[in-house]
Amino acid sequence: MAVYTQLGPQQVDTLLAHYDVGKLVALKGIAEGVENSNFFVQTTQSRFILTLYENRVNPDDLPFFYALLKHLHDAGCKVPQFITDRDGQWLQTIAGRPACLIEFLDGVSVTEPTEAQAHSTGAALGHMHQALADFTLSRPNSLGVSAWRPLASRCTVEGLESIATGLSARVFAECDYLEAYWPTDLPVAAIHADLFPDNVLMLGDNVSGLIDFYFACSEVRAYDLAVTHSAWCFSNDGTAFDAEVSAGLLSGYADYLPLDTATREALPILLRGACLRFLLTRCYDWINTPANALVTRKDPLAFLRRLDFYSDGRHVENMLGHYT
Ligand SMILES: Nc1ncnc2c1ncn2[C@@H]1O[C@H](COP(=O)(O)OP(=O)(O)O)[C@@H](O)[C@H]1O
Ligand SMILES: N[C@@H](CCOP(=O)(O)O)C(=O)O
Repeated sequence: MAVYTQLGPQQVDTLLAHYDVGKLVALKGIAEGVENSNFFVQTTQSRFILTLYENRVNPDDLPFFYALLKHLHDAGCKVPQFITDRDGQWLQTIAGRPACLIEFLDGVSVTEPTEAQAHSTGAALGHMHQALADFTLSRPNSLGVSAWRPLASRCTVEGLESIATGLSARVFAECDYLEAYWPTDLPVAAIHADLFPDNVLMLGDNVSGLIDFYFACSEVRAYDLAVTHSAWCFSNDGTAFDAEVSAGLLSGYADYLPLDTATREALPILLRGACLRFLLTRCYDWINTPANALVTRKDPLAFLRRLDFYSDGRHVENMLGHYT
């Protein structure tokens, strides 16, 4: 569930009075998501998402997210717009929280993507990366390679071992490896950094929206492809790799940005990095979220299994064979 702050219609009416968007007709908390409180808002004119930023989003980062989405929208990417009120303000306060009214995009997120849907997602990612080539704002990645060892330490050896025997040694060995080989010569740009299937809206085989940019940051651009690949190309538990979905995703991306030699050479490391990032954040949440909390904890081992897969160089070679 992701409604941490409750809102009544009166509060939303008062907020909407600042906008030219009509009167409130329906208000509903949205169960999906983990970071913020999200509400579906229907007015006499249109539909919106009302997001209240909870503790995991730093309000100081909101201007970066606003500018990023505006830049992408202006470049023709399918991303939601922050709505401005009559005074040109897009950031409000409601129930003591920073809040934004956001364009509602049609579509549903898929749980078992097809090759065609993966192709459309790869293309949307490539289009986004192309559009961000001239985006000048930056935001450090607080979950980048230098953050993984401290995060592993915060999980503690006992915590990691409580999830799986031997996990602690594996995680620290992976930190050693990735710190030594992380690429430093690839283009760095603004990236989404969390393009899981639940953050892509689809209508049929086509992407209708990319949402949830709250991990967006400046990073090695191809790392975004690695994150998306790791999220899309396996069964949810990470036991089964889907070669067709992988081929679809990579070819959609390559329609916009070529998988050049430097990118292909770095991908095995970037893919392992993506797995370690989600393995660690899930471990941290697993250890620190009470089992009876309202938020559902995600399985860390689903990303250890993906890490095992990518650590076998032959798998990545096969995946990229077509592009060499
Ligand atoms: N602009 C949007 N248009 C349509 N639905 C949206 C939009 N933004 C969010 N949602 C819905 O709200 C859910 C949670 O949003 P998300 O940004 O992923 O939350 P969180 O940041 O808490 O993870 C999404 O899964 C989607 O169903
Ligand atoms: N995608 C991450 C968790 C972040 O959740 P989101 O709802 O903000 O996308 C994971 O699967 O570990």
